[in-house]
Amino acid sequence: MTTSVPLDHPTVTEAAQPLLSLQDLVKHYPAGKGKKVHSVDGVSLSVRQGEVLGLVGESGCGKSTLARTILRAVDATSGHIVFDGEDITSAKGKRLKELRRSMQFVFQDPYGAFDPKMSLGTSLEAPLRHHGMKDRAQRQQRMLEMLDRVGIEEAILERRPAECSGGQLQRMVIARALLLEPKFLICDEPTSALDASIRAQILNLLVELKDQLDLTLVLISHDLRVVRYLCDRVAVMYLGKIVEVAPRDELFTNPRHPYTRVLLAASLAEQAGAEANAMVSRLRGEPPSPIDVPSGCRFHPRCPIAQDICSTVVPEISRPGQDHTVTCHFWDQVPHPSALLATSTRNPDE
Ligand SMILES: Nc1ncnc2c1ncn2[C@@H]1O[C@H](COP(=O)(O)OP(=O)(O)OP(=O)(O)O)[C@@H](O)[C@H]1O
Repeated sequence: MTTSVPLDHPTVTEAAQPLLSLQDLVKHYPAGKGKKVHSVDGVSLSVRQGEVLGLVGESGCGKSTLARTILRAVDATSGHIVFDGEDITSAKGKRLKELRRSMQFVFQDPYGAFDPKMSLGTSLEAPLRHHGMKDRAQRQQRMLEMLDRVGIEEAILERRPAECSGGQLQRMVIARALLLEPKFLICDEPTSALDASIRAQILNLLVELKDQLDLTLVLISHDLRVVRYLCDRVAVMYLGKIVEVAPRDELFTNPRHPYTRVLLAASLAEQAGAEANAMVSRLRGEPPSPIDVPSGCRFHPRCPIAQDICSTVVPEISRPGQDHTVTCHFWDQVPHPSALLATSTRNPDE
């Protein structure tokens, strides 16, 4: 049975306490001529203490902007960010600096993460200096502890980024993020720039560190296999909005939003070397511009099951299952991802 609830994707009622709560968070950028880019457009979502929350969606749907807004790298246009019980939306000065210890970012591109002219030791030491660790021996000790945790030899501190592999650099990025003992980490495509052979090592390292250090993680990824492997819950984003949130297994076995289903079907097709049918192929077109967002449900121009109401009425939140929320008028009528695959299998040599 569908139960409409007043707020977007309220997950706070479930088991663990939220470490982070977003309430109707908006980030718009000016786009000239009085228009704006609706990069993040009313996101309400919680991240629970100790969980790994996956954030998925096509390129340009607002995942990185959401991350940057949460971490206060950019100011929110409106809405609220509540971290560890405190509204940090407008935190400034000393308080903001303190917050930056607790919330860290692991970047997508380890090759661009460090100053190419500096030794990695100097780069790694910088945040400790910046946050007032005056004693050199203490800084050295903290750096060595972190290198040990990420499985890197001390000698790397003398090297410059160009002398290291992508995997080593990504371990250093993780070490730097953890130096200040954060509670919360956002990892934005942490393995997409790496060779396939070392991706699993980095992902396993993140899981180990999360358990050892009692971290809470948001993992942004295009790769649904990575999300399935690592995450406790998954939030699906489309054109600035969260359209579905569910526990990992529920999302992968019983997705309800047509967008989630088509994303999963496309991923299944890729893995199986199978042809996707017309519905999936339709999604392969570009998403609409976040400047001129479609009326009603934003997904309706690309949705395989859209009806008239979808272009005029914004869908409310429905709860198809415990801890599972979705914004779709017809969430109970969407074909399952496996039904979206054609039966023929592509010749891999084609
Ligand atoms: N500083 C900015 N000024 C104007 N528009 C921006 C700015 N940053 C992001 N955008 C726009 O906001 C939208 C969302 O971008 P964002 O990078 O958050 O998406 P994404 O889902 O992280 O994409 P990707 O997976 O490719 O990193 C895009 O249309 C992007 O062009």
